[in-house]
Amino acid sequence: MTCQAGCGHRTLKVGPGALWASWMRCVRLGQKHWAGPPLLSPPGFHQDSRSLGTLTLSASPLLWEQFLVGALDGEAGLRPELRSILPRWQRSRSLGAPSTGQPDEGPSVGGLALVERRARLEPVWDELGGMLEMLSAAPLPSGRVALLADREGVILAMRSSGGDFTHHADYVRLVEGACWDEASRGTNAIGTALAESSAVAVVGPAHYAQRHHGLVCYAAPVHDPFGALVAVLDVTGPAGAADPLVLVAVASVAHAAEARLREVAWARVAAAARGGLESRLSREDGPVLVVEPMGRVSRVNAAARALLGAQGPMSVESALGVSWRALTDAALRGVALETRGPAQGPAWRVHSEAVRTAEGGSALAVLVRLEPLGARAGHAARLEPVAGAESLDAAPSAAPTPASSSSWGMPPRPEAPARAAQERSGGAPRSPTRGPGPADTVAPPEPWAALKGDDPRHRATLREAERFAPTSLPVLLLSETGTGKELLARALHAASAVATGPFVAVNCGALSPALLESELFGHAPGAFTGARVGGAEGKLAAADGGTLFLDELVEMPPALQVLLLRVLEDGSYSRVGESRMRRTRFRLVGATCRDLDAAVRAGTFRSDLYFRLQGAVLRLPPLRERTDLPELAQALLARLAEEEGVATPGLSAAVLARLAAHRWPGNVRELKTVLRLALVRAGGAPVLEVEALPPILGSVPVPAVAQAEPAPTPLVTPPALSAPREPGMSAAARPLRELEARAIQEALALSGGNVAQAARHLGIARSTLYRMAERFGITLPSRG
Ligand SMILES: Nc1ncnc2c1ncn2[C@@H]1O[C@H](COP(=O)(O)OP(=O)(O)OP(=O)(O)O)[C@@H](O)[C@H]1O
Repeated sequence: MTCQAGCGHRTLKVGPGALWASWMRCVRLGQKHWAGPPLLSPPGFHQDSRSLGTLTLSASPLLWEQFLVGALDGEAGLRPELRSILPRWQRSRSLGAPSTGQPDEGPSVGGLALVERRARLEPVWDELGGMLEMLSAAPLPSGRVALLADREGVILAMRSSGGDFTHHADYVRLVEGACWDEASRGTNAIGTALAESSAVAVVGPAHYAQRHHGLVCYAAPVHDPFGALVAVLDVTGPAGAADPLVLVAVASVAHAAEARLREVAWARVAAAARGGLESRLSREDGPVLVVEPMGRVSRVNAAARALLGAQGPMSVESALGVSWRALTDAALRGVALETRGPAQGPAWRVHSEAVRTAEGGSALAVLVRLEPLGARAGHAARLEPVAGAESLDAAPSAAPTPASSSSWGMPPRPEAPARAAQERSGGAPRSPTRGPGPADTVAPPEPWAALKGDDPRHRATLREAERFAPTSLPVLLLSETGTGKELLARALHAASAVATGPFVAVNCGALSPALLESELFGHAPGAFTGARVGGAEGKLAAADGGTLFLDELVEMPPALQVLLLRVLEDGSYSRVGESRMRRTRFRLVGATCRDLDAAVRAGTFRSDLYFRLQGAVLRLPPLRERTDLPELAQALLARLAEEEGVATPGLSAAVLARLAAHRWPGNVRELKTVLRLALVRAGGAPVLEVEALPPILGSVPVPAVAQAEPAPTPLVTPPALSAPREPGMSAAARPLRELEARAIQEALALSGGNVAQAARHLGIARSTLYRMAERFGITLPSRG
């Protein structure tokens, strides 16, 4: 790795200590900051070379004493040494900070609250931790500590380089959970960096509290891509070892952390990006450019060529006067830019959008649409050639070059899982150069295609899911039963970075607490009566390297919730009847059709687990609220007919009216069951008529009120499937239950008592079949 700041310094070691030493050497040689990976310039985003804008606060003990007795009040404008420090001390005093400092001063956060605060930084926690390691690797005999505090000044993590200073840090409460905002501690690097949103060093007696006069602290804020301050990185050591260059180092690490946050945010945008560039270019009426890293205009459509007079290689900066960084920023934030071009030419509104350069590919580009502003819109801008850039008309960049993909640094996740899913489903891989056509705009990319329907809310949820799929964030699916949660969980898995790993589903509501614990965590040989002789690994182990889908999560007993939380925290768990800790790492997708918020309020679901799971919350609409019932029914019918090996019948208008009038408490699952029965009853007729529908839909006249009735509150288990068969049960629900019970019995009869086959035939999970059979009082062969 080379310091790109120009000193020619070179190092091959990349451990935290080596990085620190190399960096400090570069800084000492007079360079403003390190520009080599991994500290700055994350893939796709070059750090600009602006100064790091730091502030160093220092003062003598005498000055501090004078301030304390009020001798400095009113003097700030007169004495230069007071200009920096006095306003900060005055601010601390107005905030009521104690000037002496006590060992137990200030609020302290512990336990779950600390876990929750850390979870807010989840997407970059690992990176920030790595940066802390590096910051703490100081070659000082006395040592120093590196800290990560959140936006309220609470220390979330601490790393020590060892040495005596660790004890001192403990003494002044530089410990996890302690709050170091200015109101609690007065002027200090963490609190002041937060208050002023800039990098600060506070040396010795410049600290407002006397207890901290033996410290030198360097802190720099970390902002998210939208400018919000999310964390502060800090290095603190003994005042005698003050070194101004450490502040430059800390500020630079904070910049690297910000870049990482941008990368994470960009990855989400990228996950949602579509390919189909050729068709996009030809479909757009207005001028469109494709800009690849680091600003190379790789393609233009006819309108852009005519308008801009584009003939050869060019950069977006020279063509539009917009930098690559500004363009990617705008794409990330979904905002439009306005520009007059490089030479105050015509005004344009520049819309930018992340796209893939090849369908299903991981290399990204920005699609730029130009909207003319003002009267001179037709005027052509001049495009300057760019040295070393490829010709616009050279080989198309549909297949990304290694250089372009690595320069963006996006892991090749989106394409690999999609291809894997395609292979699993037996589909042919898509051609990267597939021509334009309606499929480019409407067909959802694999593996989302299994989720049928064109309802806007349904599609919006899938789009959201697509964005989250490549991340490692947990996902929570909150929707009514039968809406497709498991299907969605499988799609998330197939589009994830762990798609080649296992997908393991566990229904937490289908097992007793004891069985669920052993099912999830596994058990040691002879752990309990009935335990397997050789023990069992459990689903957590089975899901290692893949996705664990916990259905009906809300049914998990509180004791298991605690254990699950721990697994999610650090991947460690132990089998039932065993003390040895094991490790597993999986992506969690949880689901429930019950009101999880209510369960948290009622105290049956732990709020810390709830918070930990809230990476992404996705809601699939209930069928009665979907606007695409006819298309969905036809798509499901086609799939069922294919399974049965018969031609797909059409749906008569009368049938569609019946379907529209039904309230569908069992959602898509119920619709599937109804269509499956109707298909059999129709006996091969080319069009399904109402006679083929089961009684609940076919023989009951459409009630006039059915359509006007307001939709019931979502996220409650529909009574038809969940409530016991009490006398008070609605009349409409009974026949459905009977219908389902009959369907189960028929499927079992057809499969000769084979539960797995019967479940497949019904299109439900085996565990669901067990659950439903139990509810209906149907005896099944033992689970064996
Ligand atoms: N959008 C959809 N397109 C095609 N089939 C669907 C869709 N949504 C659900 N299904 C089908 O409906 C049935 C139920 O789906 P799934 O098991 O995923 O629902 P669920 O919400 O997980 O149900 P539960 O909460 O009862 O476990 C399955 O047969 C599934 O294939």
